[in-house]
Amino acid sequence: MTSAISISNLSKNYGKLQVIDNLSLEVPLGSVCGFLGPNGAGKSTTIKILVGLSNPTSGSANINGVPVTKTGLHRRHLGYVAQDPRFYGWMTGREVLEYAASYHSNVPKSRIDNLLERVGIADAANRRCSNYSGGMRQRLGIAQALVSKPAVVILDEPVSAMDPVGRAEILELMRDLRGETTVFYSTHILEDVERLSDYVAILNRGKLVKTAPTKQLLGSYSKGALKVVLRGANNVITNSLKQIPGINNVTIAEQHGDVWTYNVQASEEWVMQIQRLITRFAAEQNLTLIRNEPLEMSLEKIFLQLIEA
Ligand SMILES: Nc1ncnc2c1ncn2[C@@H]1O[C@H](COP(=O)(O)OP(=O)(O)OP(=O)(O)O)[C@@H](O)[C@H]1O
Repeated sequence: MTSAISISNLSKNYGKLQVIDNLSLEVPLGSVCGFLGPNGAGKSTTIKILVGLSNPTSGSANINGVPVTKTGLHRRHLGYVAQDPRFYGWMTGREVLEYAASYHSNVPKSRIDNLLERVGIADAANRRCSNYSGGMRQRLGIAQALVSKPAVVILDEPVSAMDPVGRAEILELMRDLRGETTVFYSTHILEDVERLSDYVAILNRGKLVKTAPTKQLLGSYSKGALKVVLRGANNVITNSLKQIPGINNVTIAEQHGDVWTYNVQASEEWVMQIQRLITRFAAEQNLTLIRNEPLEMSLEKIFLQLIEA
């Protein structure tokens, strides 16, 4: 088995409205997978089906090889954090975790201490969680999801209630979980996905528009753009660079003394040849070629292209 989450031809209708449309998706074991899509794309609906809070109209899904069913057997393999997690307000954070642990065998007390520390709420562990802020509830939710050391953790917009510091801490925690569990999370913050996720899955109007390893997706959209950094450059060199056959456009991205960074645009099919010509050009002009590589597009730009297509 190589998939932690396997979704097959999943559809969901609310009356006449089809919100998930024949979705199939494999989330590789051990990966951190960002689940993206504009508002209303169907991310939360998919997540609710995966955790057993909603039934699909048709199709199926497996978590860690166990079919998602009403009986909820798959939940043994699953930790889940809702978009705005809520707890019994009269319980302290520690009691919430102890209560969650009581549903599983052999959760040592040290694990609860460790989780409280790990999500950054150890200081508030003995306070009633009715007094917790949205960000603190989110952290407690993550700790609760991890109590049973699940094979898969699903988080619905885990950093939406966080301030920038808290967001960075939670991202660090999610990064830390790599190798320990599979993380599948929905978000609108594409910059985080770009930094954190090995995989992305993009949903639009209930349909999967793209799933790929993040690096592969970013690499595949360079579309003939190159980043070239030359030491010893000047305006004359810039003009000569523009004359290289096959180069359509050259813009100066940065300039520090005689180290100039260029964005070079060529036809996609000529990129490798252009890279070779630039290497030769630098040698002929006695320049130091510091960089000569495809310019990756940001995930945000790729996302917008895919969604608007
Ligand atoms: N219980 C429901 N009854 C009817 N329609 C619903 C219900 N729940 C969700 N929807 C609709 O399903 C669609 C998908 O909603 P969903 O919450 O899954 O999107 P999302 O991608 O999570 O959006 P967001 O990023 O805004 O959280 C929306 O059109 C929403 O209005």
